[in-house]
Amino acid sequence: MLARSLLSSLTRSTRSPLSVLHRRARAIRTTALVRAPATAHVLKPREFAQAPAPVDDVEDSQPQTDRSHFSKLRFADAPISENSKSAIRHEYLTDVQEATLQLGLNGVDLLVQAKTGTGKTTAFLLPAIERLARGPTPAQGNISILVLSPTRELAMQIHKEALSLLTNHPLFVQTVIGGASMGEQKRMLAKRRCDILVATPGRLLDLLETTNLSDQLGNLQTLVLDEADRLLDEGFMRSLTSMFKFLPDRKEKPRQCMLYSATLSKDIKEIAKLYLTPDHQFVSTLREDEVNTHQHVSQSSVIAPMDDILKATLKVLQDDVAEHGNSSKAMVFCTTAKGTSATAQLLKNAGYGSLPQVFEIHSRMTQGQRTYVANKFKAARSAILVTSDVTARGMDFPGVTHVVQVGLPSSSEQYIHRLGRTARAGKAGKGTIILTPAESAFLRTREMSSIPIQPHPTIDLSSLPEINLTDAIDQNLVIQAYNSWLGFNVSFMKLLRLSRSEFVDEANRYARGVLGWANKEVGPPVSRATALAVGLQGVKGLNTNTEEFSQSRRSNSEGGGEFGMRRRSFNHDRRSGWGARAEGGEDRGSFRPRRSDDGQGRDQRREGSEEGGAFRPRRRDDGQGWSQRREGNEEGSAFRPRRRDDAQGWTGRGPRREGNEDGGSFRVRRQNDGQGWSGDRPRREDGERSRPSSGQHWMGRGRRE
Ligand SMILES: Nc1ncnc2c1ncn2[C@@H]1O[C@H](COP(=O)(O)OP(=O)(O)OP(=O)(O)O)[C@@H](O)[C@H]1O
Repeated sequence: MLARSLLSSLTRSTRSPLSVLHRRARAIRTTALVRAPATAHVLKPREFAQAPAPVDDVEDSQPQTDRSHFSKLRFADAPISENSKSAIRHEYLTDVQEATLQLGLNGVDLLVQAKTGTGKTTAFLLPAIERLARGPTPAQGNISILVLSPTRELAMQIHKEALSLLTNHPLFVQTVIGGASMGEQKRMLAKRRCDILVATPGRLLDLLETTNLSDQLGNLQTLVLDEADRLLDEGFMRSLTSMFKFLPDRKEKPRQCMLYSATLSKDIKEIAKLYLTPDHQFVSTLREDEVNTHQHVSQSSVIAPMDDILKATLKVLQDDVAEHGNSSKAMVFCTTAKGTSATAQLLKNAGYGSLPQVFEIHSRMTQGQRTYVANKFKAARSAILVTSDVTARGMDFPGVTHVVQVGLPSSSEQYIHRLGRTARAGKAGKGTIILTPAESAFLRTREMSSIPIQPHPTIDLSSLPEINLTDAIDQNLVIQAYNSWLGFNVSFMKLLRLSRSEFVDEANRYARGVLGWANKEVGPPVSRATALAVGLQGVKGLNTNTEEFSQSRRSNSEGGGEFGMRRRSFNHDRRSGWGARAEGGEDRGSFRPRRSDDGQGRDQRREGSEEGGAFRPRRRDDGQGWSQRREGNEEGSAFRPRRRDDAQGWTGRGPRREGNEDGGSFRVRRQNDGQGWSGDRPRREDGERSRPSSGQHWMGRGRRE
């Protein structure tokens, strides 16, 4: 509290931004960093010779250290068929598997919350398969189980798990996801048996609209929403709503609906009720007072000045290698696709010889590249995956020893899901979040304050050579990553307690200190449209040199090579979709600020953003906390959460409805605490209220596909 009020008083002060930042840095407990003497040698960029290659097909060799999420029930004793038993390679059910098995077998609707990595996939697949297997085998052409996943990689992983559970059943699974050939998917659905369909929402809707898939779903028995809170969030709401129109009416053809996630906020639970029968069961394996992260995962925070962020990241990764040797396997989460690509390039150079092989994955890569990298990392005994949020949820990479989060996660939920990539199925793991002093405000938000994150012990940077950033990274990528950083972080300006000029200073420190932008006079260029979109036009220190910016985009689109520098054409954009444009760049003139890169391309784009300016960032409207503040436009009334006004979907705009279909009684729960819709736009430097920067006013200009 003291730090908070100190920060707010500092922000209100009229001192120069620099002195405010320095004072603020002192007021916040930063991680002690021991630096190298001035004579440290300079690491020259060089051809990147790969560190030890990953070992393919390595089983997860980490021992289980925590059995608190396992039940005492053996699969051998569970009320399931021999066909299923003989396919399962685990001995005991996890607690969520035990808690939901009988209910699932009874066909009850379920809303389930259980911690990350506790076996939710088997928990929903097994009863669904068993129920199906107990009846007469459906005629070919009927899809009995539909599983929706927010991401393509997760859909493929669920497919694999289903395949394994079906080993001894005469049932088949198919998967339809964006980024893969729709023609091939149509052919396979028409030709081959498909009892379980795993799908991402956008592609499913495409197929429903263009084929007779809805007929195949006419006898749907079970519908599962994995990562339900993500699927029920506004980004997916539109395609989910449209998709439901293709499914048979539940009153005529009853079906079971199961919603699973590790994180279910109060609001999401309310929304979820609209998809569930009134007698549905809510199952949570979390005790009421329990923190939603694993107790056996040590979590720490490194608070370091921007200039040291990269070095601190490098050192944390090196320490993991020192601790785990050739079993060290880390994931480094960054916020935007371009930022991910830049960080990967920098770590490859700076970590040369001291880190295992560095992979990168984000939405700017083709699906083929993403799948290749995901498989490589899965199979690797020791490697580093620098990743955007495309892998934050659900992905089960065996043996991850350390999750490192660099910069702000988009929400406390996202922090939990990212951290959940380690310490799965009772294994050990570690999490470190690396933030600047300004960003450390995230840790003091209400949602985060209950999560046991300890200050990281002193980090000794003295063994690190100076990193010659400028030569280590393509300068066009720096420009793109800088623009993405602005787009993503602008929504956090208020939380960070930064004025607009302080924010631009911070962005320029990121450009120079983290990305190695060489020009000391001006920061990397942004276009005027971007500056306007993020509400930073005319702010001192922002380089709105349109020509310079366009040049960088041209060079970028001509570049090939690295995954992160994919050549972009209109067709590419169509395929890569929203996710590919989500980082705050200006592709096709439709800048979209403030989305972390969990974009799955078309899947998300069609639901959220470009259809007549309908995209509205998610926001809870009671103005209480981090997750509410992060998504909204903080500058006045530019958006309204879309409300749901029937059992099926969201329409129109307006305050979020609290209840369900019981007579349309809307309750506006917001508090006018200065976070929200009723004004309180940040003042411009000249004292005028700024224009809404992320509202429909420019949102609507995006191309509709
Ligand atoms: N009963 C079990 N015993 C041991 N391991 C299990 C069991 N059930 C599942 N697992 C393994 O646990 C790991 C995590 O499972 P899964 O991916 O289903 O977790 P999850 O709860 O869905 O995680 P997330 O919340 O991240 O999506 C997988 O490697 C899976 O094979």
